[in-house]
Amino acid sequence: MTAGAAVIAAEQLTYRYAGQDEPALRGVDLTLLRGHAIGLLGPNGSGKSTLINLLVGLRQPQGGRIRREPSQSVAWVPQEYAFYPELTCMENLRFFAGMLDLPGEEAARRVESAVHTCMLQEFAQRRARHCSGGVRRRLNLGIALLQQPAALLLDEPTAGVDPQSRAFLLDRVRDMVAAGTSVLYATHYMEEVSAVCSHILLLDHGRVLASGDLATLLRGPEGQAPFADLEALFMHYTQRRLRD
Ligand SMILES: Nc1ncnc2c1ncn2[C@@H]1O[C@H](COP(=O)(O)OP(=O)(O)OP(=O)(O)O)[C@@H](O)[C@H]1O
Repeated sequence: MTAGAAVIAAEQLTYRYAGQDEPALRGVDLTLLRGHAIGLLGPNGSGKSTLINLLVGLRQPQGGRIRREPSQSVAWVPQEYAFYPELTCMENLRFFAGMLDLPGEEAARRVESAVHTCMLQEFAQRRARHCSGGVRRRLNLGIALLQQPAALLLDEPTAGVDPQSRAFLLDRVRDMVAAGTSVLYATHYMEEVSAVCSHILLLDHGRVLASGDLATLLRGPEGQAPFADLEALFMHYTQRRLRD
């Protein structure tokens, strides 16, 4: 695949949950290019998780379409912990590597690489349920990395972690972007988007309010002063703070 090609392209996605009057997504477009990192920002309930669920195929769009480059694997780091709490970190990694149907040596190499990248050496033999929030988040990421994905979709990957683990996770995601992995990064934290993402997609009430290159968007609409920061940009488009 050439640089700049779309790993995932979604057009006009719509989705309404059964029993809900309001749609969760109303015509969302998204193009994730190779090596780009898009920060997916929006207030609570704006549709971020629904969008990710559609992109990973957990739910089917009711309108619009999603195109994925078939040769490119897409991994998902869900908001919830996605491992067996009664297994150790190492057992979880070996189990999920085993599911990838790789030759044994390659599976073992990927497990080692995930342990190393997510700094799980010290916790390898500890049951996941006995690990701290930060270590569990690192394990969640490590399991996704076993796929050596071309694209990584992260849903609030730093929720409930200590500051060191948060900084560590951000550094790892930055390394992956630098190495050419495409990233979609849903979060409530503006500073994480500023640290990791070149682009943003701003959602509210299931609609895209702004999307594109972050530096360009920060310059503000023509004829107006630039936004002081991402928070000011967010307030301009949503008329509210991220945590309202
Ligand atoms: N399983 C579900 N059944 C019914 N409605 C749902 C379901 N999941 C989400 N919704 C509704 O769909 C809308 C979008 O929710 P979604 O979880 O995608 O938003 P979000 O931006 O990820 O929110 P948060 O930041 O709180 O995680 C909300 O109004 C939510 O109440």
